[in-house]
Amino acid sequence: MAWFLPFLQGWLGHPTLDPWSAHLSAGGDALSFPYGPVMFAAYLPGVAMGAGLDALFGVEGLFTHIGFACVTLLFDYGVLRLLQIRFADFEQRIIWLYWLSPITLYVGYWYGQTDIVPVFLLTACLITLNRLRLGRSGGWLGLAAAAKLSMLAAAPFIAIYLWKNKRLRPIAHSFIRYFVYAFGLLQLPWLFTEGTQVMMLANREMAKLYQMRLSMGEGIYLYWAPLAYLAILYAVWRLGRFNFDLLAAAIGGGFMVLLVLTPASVGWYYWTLPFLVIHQLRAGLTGMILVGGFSLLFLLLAPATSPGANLALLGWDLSHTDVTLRAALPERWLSLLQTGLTASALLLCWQMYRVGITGNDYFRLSRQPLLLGIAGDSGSGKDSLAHAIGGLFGEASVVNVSGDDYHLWDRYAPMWKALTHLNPRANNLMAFCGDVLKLLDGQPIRCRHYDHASGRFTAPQPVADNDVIIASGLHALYTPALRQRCDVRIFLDMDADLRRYFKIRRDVTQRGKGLEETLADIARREPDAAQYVRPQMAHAQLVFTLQAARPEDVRLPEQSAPQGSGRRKKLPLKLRALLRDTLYHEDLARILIAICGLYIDVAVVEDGAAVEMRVEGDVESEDLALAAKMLAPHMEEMLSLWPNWQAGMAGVMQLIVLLHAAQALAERR
Ligand SMILES: Nc1ncnc2c1ncn2[C@@H]1O[C@H](COP(=O)(O)OP(=O)(O)O)[C@@H](O)[C@H]1O
Ligand SMILES: O=C(COP(=O)(O)O)[C@H](O)[C@H](O)COP(=O)(O)O
Repeated sequence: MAWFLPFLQGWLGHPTLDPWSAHLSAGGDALSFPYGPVMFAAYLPGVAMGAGLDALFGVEGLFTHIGFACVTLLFDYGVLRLLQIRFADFEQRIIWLYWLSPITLYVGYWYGQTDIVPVFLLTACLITLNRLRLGRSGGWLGLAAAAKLSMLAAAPFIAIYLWKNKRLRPIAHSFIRYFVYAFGLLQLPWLFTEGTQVMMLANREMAKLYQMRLSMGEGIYLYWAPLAYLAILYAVWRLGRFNFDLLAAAIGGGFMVLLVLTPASVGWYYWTLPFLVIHQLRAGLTGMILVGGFSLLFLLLAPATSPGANLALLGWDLSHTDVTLRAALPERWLSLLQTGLTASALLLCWQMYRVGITGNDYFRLSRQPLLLGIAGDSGSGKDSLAHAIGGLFGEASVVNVSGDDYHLWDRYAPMWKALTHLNPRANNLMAFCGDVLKLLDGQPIRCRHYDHASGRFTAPQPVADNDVIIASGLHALYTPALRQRCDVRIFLDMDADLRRYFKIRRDVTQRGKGLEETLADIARREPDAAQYVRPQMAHAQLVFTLQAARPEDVRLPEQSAPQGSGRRKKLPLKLRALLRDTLYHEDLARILIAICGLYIDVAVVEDGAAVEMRVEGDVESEDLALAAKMLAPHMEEMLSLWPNWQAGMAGVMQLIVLLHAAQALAERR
């Protein structure tokens, strides 16, 4: 504070548009205020009011100091509230972890550092980013950088987050636009003035980044802090898609590395505070113990490495305690304290990596896409379910590989007289399996497409891997090599009458087939369905059996198959879901009843190895979206910005698949 007040008071005495250059011209110290216009604007009102009260009451500096401290307290409270809003379940705990943190108290009130202002602005940036307010978030980052340039250290991490997050990439422009507006308008006018160049860009704080170095000979050095920072950035880039928790862990880790590899000013420790709070909320007691040790070592070392407060009120000038303590303490103590502090910071970095990153579902997803396998007979709803799941995750994040594209021949080949499509020998299952596994391993493939409208194949097209891979088809769970890699294995065992109803309606209206031809097709394929398709049911974790709520709706007199013309009547459906290896079925049943208003009957089957859930009733898509938020809140960030929840039993199947995917990700190691 002793540095900053003269700068602000000097401006009050001689207002100017360029306080920094004016300060230097008046012979002021270049270290007085190495901050940007936003920091200046943040503290000026408090100091100005304090100066006015000093003059009014004829005291020297009393209210000015109080005014300065009140601004710190205001922004400090702001950080507290932002953290409490984001982590509403931990409001009380955050008071202890943040507001009563030794680092907060020492840096903000004893040492009088001003970093709380840019830290508040950066925290606001991250919270609004998490709430998908990208424009506001960009503006907050611009303000943070215009308060203290070093906040730009967070910008590359945010840029990677926006780029890697396919659901945010299309709207990232609003973040960039408002960042440029805020930083450009507030910092650029001063960025090239002599004052800014000397006081902000060339100040000794920046030089600290280069103090830890390794000589490469001939006056060339390897700088550890920039090297480690770039290494973390690269590691984050390699993460693939990552969510807010990973972003917070990455930025926190980046800041911690700068602390560890530089003789950091005490103000820099402030930057890590919000991230240390988030880490402690996630890591629990072990995180609190580590952060407690880190804070204690900081508290033991800081008074000997940084000047204390000048408590003019009490006539205590402790601004030289560091000199006194250095002289009193054996030199090795300070180095041992520094070593301990660095060691605790490295341990924290490791724990933040382990808890915040490797323990994160997103991290597991980024190492390997989510693979869903959907098998079932023709017309059982595979494409419909695949499309519905794609609507949840967002088409930009999903790649669908259809078994139909691996038929050996097109519709007009004579071979179909000898084999049906359901016979594995009529399909290139090795290529189907190989291509899916290539995508799973992050390799692109080239794949042709079977056009059911024309009955012909298109030319092969490149297909890239993605966050979610859906392998659907008559034989999706047929090959062990493929089904063993599936995170979720689904079999659609639609009720025969309903399937016949849907298949006739589809093939007649969309595939140009005749009624008789379709009926003959169904009959002809039955032996192969029994031999090659239905046995896959045993390998599925989820078996969905859709049935007509009113069987009479689908008992067609053959001559009156559903026609394509006119409105499709909406068939009331009910669902039987066989759930194997599930941990969520009790919560699911409870929510489907309480939130979705469905009739649920649950029975344990297969000698206790599975649960059969019967679902009846109507449910709106909004209720299913709410149910997903309640049952798998952490999956929300994996979904599209506007997940397309379907109503009815299709939406219930979406929900169950999502829950099983969440369970599968959590079980990944
Ligand atoms: N959950 C569902 N609710 C209503 N209609 C469905 C549902 N699933 C499938 N259908 C209908 O059944 C027909 C066949 O579905 P489709 O997804 O093409 O099956 P597959 O891909 O297994 O051959 C389609 O006309 C589709 O509209
Ligand atoms: O049965 C299937 C699988 O498709 P689905 O599971 O989607 O019914 C064959 O692909 C079609 O019958 C052949 O195509 P087409 O009949 O168009 O020639």
